Amino acid sequence: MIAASAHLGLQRPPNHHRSIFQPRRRPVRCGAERQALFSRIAPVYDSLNDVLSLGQHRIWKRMAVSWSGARDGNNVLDLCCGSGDLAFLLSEKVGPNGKVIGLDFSKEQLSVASSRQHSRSKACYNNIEWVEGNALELPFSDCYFDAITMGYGLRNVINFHKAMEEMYRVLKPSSKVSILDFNKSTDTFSASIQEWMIDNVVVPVANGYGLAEEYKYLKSSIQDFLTGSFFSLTNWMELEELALEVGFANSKHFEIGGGLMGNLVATR
Ligand SMILES: C/C(=C\Cc1cc(O)c2ccccc2c1O)CCC[C@H](C)CCC[C@H](C)CCCC(C)C
Ligand SMILES: C[S@@+](CC[C@H](N)C(=O)[O-])C[C@H]1O[C@@H](n2cnc3c(N)ncnc32)[C@H](O)[C@@H]1O
Repeated sequence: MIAASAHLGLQRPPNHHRSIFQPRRRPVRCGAERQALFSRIAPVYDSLNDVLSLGQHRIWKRMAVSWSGARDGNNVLDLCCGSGDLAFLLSEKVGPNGKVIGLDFSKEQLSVASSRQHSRSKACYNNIEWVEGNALELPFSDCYFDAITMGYGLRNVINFHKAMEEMYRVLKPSSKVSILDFNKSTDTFSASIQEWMIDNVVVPVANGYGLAEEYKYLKSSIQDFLTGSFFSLTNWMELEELALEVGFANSKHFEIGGGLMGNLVATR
């Protein structure tokens, strides 16, 4: 593991930057608190994802990797890699002639990723390198990667705009970023199903591991996130628009998993 010290023509109110990029309806955990949260859940994170999603998260992650356009021999980045699910899928896509970097700011998550890498026998996994670093200050030069994935990461960073800018900076022209996350639905029915699941399934299950507070954070983080593409009065900047704002040539948000999840694909 390597440690890194590392326009749209829409009318907006004058102070739009604060309200758009990080709505502040409730106290938001700072970066260090989030880092500690992800380190606490690291030992059970993978098993809980399998149980809570009934294995569906594996399908969503495959879709995200496929949308990234990563190909044989590519040099790719998995941001907020956690225990490495997307990095392992990317590794198979780019093969032994390619290179995968998995970056995360939680040592504990990276340590799970690294032990999973060593316990798997596939030779292609030798092409993965784990980097401890901050998604808001990437330790890579401009135009370095052929593709970027980010699974359940963007919603958890403290500055969505800065994270998108960094992804844009390190991507090569014509390359893609694929960002999988919970879908913040504009449909009140879908949003209430999602909230019901978190309150009545996710949190009670996590409570069995002493992690209720950590998983309650899911609900507030989705409320503070951006919708996919629908423009509403409460969210001036949505995901598709955010990507265009930082310079991506095009962006498209797809709802998946019955609308519970979303995937933003943006091309530089
Ligand atoms: C993939 C899942 C969770 C990832 C995850 C992301 C975060 O940001 C966290 C932050 C803090 C703590 C934990 C996490 C975290 O685990 C699991 C998602 C489970 C869904 C909430 C429930 C899915 C229910 C259904 C069984 C899926 C059915 C799909 C069907 C196609 C409609
Ligand atoms: C919900 S997990 C997702 C892990 C993995 N990508 C997956 O799909 O299973 C979110 C991850 O983002 C990482 N993270 C959050 N903010 C970060 C930041 N600013 N820089 C680097 N990693 C960050 C956390 O440490 C955590 O491992």
